[in-house]
Amino acid sequence: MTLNSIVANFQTFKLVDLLDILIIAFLIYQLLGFVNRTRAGQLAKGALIVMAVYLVANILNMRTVTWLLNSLLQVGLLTLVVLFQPEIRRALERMGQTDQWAYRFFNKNRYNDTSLKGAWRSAIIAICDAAERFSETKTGALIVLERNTNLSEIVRTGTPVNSAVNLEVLGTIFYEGTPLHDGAAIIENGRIKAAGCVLPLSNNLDLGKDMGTRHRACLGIAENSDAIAIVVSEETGIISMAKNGVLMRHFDRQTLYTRLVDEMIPKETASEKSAAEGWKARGKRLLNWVNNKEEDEQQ
Ligand SMILES: Nc1ncnc2c1ncn2[C@@H]1O[C@H](COP(=O)(O)OP(=O)(O)OP(=O)(O)O)[C@@H](O)[C@H]1O
Repeated sequence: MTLNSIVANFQTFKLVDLLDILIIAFLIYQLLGFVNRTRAGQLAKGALIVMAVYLVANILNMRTVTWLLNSLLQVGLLTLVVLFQPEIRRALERMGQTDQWAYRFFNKNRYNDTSLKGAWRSAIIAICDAAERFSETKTGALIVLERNTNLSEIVRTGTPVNSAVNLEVLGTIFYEGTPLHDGAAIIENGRIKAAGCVLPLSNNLDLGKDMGTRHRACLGIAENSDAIAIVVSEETGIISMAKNGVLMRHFDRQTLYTRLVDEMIPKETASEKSAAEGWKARGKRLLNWVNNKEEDEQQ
């Protein structure tokens, strides 16, 4: 492409071309966000790897691999649509909800949102208090703390709650005999979003025989998302936590608190810290200047 043809292309560039580019950029942004957030995203990443292998095999003229992947890719698109059907349906549904659009644009990393620090801190205190109480009274409980993976599919399986997290509400939810005590409570942005939710069960064969479906559900959600899940055993009162497909056991109130704060409340980065300190120093200097000025005027 010569310089002249590039200049010629720019000369014919119209407003509608800009709109064209913006729409494609928006679609790619949404697609990347979708791949990043949802459980189906893991599958999409796998599909991308298969496509990359196919391209390399094609370039290197590897006939058997190319033939095999060719046959796979022919049905691949249809398979992806079938596999992602619930996600695609929900994504289309959400496109009609303008508040969700704004949310996506301004909240790239929801659990990392520093403005939610306070909400998460009080939620964690309440969760730890409740876990200790449940452990003492041998009350079964399952609590999921949402991070970046969107758990709205799971939330839909339960009953909406939308309440602040406190000991009383958690105690009521998991009180045996209430309709919501079966299933999991989902905490989103430091608030209880829903209760009585059904989680995917883990197939992990290493899970001890003493652990039944509550613990499998706890591990299952941690295998299928980046959420943190806490389970209190009705039989033994043991408090466990699952993260990234690993179940850790024997927490007490303090160790649970330390771990949850570590996982859920983002630490200030050095630049954020220095920026905050910079503003503090500037504020102090301004205050000193005002005080000095007042003293000068009085003299
Ligand atoms: N898929 C699921 N999602 C959420 N909760 C579930 C799911 N499956 C089971 N549960 C919860 O687990 C309870 C059954 O627990 P079960 O005794 O089988 O498990 P457990 O791991 O041995 O727990 P515990 O030690 O508390 O007895 C159900 O009453 C329900 O509340």
